[in-house]
Amino acid sequence: MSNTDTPDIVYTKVDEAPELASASLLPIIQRFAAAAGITVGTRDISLAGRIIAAFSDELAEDQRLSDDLAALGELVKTPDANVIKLPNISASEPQLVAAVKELQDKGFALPDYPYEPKTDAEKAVRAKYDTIKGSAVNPVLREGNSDRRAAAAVKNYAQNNPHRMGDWTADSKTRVASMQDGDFFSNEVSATLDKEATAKIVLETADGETVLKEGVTYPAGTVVDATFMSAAALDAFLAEEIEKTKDEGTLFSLHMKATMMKVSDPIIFGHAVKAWLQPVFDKHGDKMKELGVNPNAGLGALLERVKDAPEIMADIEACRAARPPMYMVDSDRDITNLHVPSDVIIDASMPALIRAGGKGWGPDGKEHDTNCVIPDNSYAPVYDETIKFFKANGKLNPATAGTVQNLGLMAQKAEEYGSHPTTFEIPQAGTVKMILDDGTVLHSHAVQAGDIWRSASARKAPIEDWVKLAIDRQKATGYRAIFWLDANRAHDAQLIEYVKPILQAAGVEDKFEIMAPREATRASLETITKGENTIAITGNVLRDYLTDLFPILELATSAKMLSIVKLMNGGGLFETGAGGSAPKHVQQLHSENHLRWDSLGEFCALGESFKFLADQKGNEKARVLGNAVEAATQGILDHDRSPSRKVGEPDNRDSHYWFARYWAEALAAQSDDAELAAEFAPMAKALAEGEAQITGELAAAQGSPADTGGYFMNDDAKLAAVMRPSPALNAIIG
Ligand SMILES: NC(=O)C1=CN([C@@H]2O[C@H](COP(=O)(O)OP(=O)(O)OC[C@H]3O[C@@H](n4cnc5c(N)ncnc54)[C@H](OP(=O)(O)O)[C@@H]3O)[C@@H](O)[C@H]2O)C=CC1
Ligand SMILES: O=C(O)CCC(=O)C(=O)O
Ligand SMILES: [Mg+2]
Repeated sequence: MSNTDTPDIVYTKVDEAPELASASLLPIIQRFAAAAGITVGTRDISLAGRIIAAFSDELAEDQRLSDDLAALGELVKTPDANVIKLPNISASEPQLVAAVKELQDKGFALPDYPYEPKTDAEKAVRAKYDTIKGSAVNPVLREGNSDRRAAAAVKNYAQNNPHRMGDWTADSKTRVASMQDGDFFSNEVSATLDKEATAKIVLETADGETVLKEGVTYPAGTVVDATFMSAAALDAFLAEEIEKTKDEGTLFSLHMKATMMKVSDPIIFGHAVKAWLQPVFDKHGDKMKELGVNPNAGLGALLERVKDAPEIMADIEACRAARPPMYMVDSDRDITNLHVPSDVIIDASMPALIRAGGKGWGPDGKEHDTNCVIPDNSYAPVYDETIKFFKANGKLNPATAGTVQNLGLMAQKAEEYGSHPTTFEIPQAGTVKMILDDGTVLHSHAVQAGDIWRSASARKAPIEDWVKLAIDRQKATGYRAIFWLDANRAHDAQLIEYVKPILQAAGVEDKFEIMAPREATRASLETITKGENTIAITGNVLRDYLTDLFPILELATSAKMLSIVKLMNGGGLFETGAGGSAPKHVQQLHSENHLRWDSLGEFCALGESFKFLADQKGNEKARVLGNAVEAATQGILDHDRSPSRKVGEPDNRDSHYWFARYWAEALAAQSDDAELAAEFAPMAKALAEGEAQITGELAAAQGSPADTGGYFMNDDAKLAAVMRPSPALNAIIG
């Protein structure tokens, strides 16, 4: 569609499983919305779409795409924004390279990804690709703070239908390991700027001064942090943990966020790959470099580079044999934790392991206790404390557990997740200084070559907005409300200076507690174990971690979360679920035509989006549609219409049929809008009468491989054929 007229509701075009699901769900949404004169249009923020948009100038006319992400970035700063945001790929280097390859094979004349750019032209190409890499979408769209919680119906369903949880025993050898010194946590310094400032970041060495970055501007009141991770301390820590894992007889695993922490964490990941194969790097380092090995890209890419060097391969085998067993991503295919930096992402991986009773999958295809290595100690205590809690108290009971809601400081690239332009791998020993335009040296650190230095910041307006949201939410619920802030951590101490006066001015200090992450974890687990509820008011990283951790324990998955971003300029951004884009689900669809993606997150977001439209534009028909979406979502839960995991059982497409049917039935039954009732009564009838035929046609589609015409870029017609296989349903929806 044309990008000049903004639809009433923007539904994002994304990647992988949620994009497959959209091929079935979006036509239903558009059909229902049209009945109320509401337009629902797409904007392409997929990895493939973003690559094509970035290189459009160099592509054939009919291949070009507009920069939808940039347009959405503008839209979310306006009161008109009403965006349903599905999860998209935050690409690691191997994923980006794979997407470029697929597009090249499809005839797009894209430049190869330059691993080691030398010429200016290569550097320019690399710079473009770097802007697409990692978490490049969410920070642009998140012009507001985050409010994530389970809708009451979803929580009730989970309590009435508790999922299976792995048993925790007191003698479990599973534990969390993190650095006790030399990490980001221990080196952090922080200050709040009393006036607007522009900063430069320089590295002073024996050879003179290098400017790492200049022209970084901050409004008055910004909290500016600086910290670094010592490469030497990291290497010593990793080597020691590999040895300890072997002694303890557990699996070695590394958990970080190479996608969102797109500059720092791939480097840390590379250190782990090197530590794992240290004897091989010691012996063959030069030859491996010659072969183009880049440890940051993972063991998978490394093996690809050295596969024709038998002496290196033999030494890798010998090294592996001497190492403890590794936690596996896919033991059948020999994909280890260290193969691809984006395969193990801490927010999803740690909760899954904890839900399983502290077990990870080993190379033998069996579950084992695991050493969970989380190098930086800023947030690792959350997982450490959770594990200790379950060892002492046994697993959580989802039938009786209360809930942990989250309010996260996220707007305007707050905190670590916005730190990429000011993160550097230090080339040479010296002093990094952050110098303001009036000459003040705000922060200074002595560093060694290889250290990872970064500065993160949080602006005043988002901080104030976050505290106000917390006050509103606490008032609305009466729940125990905890700011997860550590008075002994530099950054958190600055935030506490903001939080306390705002609470005081509102006369609500007695309604809030402030606790360091470890203590807050314990308090929250104690609260929900008693069946009571609590609000976790956190910074951006804990927002991300906790909105997977608690839902995965309470509801089995974070896919069912309601995830609202109240944009600071008045618009609404409705994220679907809190989890990822589920690459495993795509594999399953491609191999056996079964899609187990659960669209409950989309249903929840859709209801909110319609209701927001009603409030925003006084559109009462939108309210009727929104209320009916809620009834339909309830229907899906009450009648267990969510997708099953196994081929041959109802899948994502069946759940969409039921969603359409319950939605139409709710519209037909309501009396707020007679026109809508009259319009949807015949559809409700047709959907009910067609049940046997429709579910039969959907079932018949499953069981053999499905071709959607691509992975990163599907063929629209093929995708529609796969995802809309019921002629009877299509005839009703149109
Ligand atoms: N908001 C965003 O844009 C986000 C994007 N991502 C991106 O997603 C990709 C993969 O991330 P990763 O963290 O590994 O997570 P995954 O997408 O692999 O999700 C982890 C697991 O959670 C379950 N799951 C998540 N969502 C659903 C759903 N709607 N229905 C059913 N099950 C669900 C699946 O479990 P099972 O397989 O057992 O069914 C899945 O394997 C990365 O590119 C990452 O950057 C990640 C988080 C958020
Ligand atoms: O942007 C991303 O890469 C992932 C976002 C995420 O995990 C979250 O917000 O929960
Ligand atoms: Mg997350």
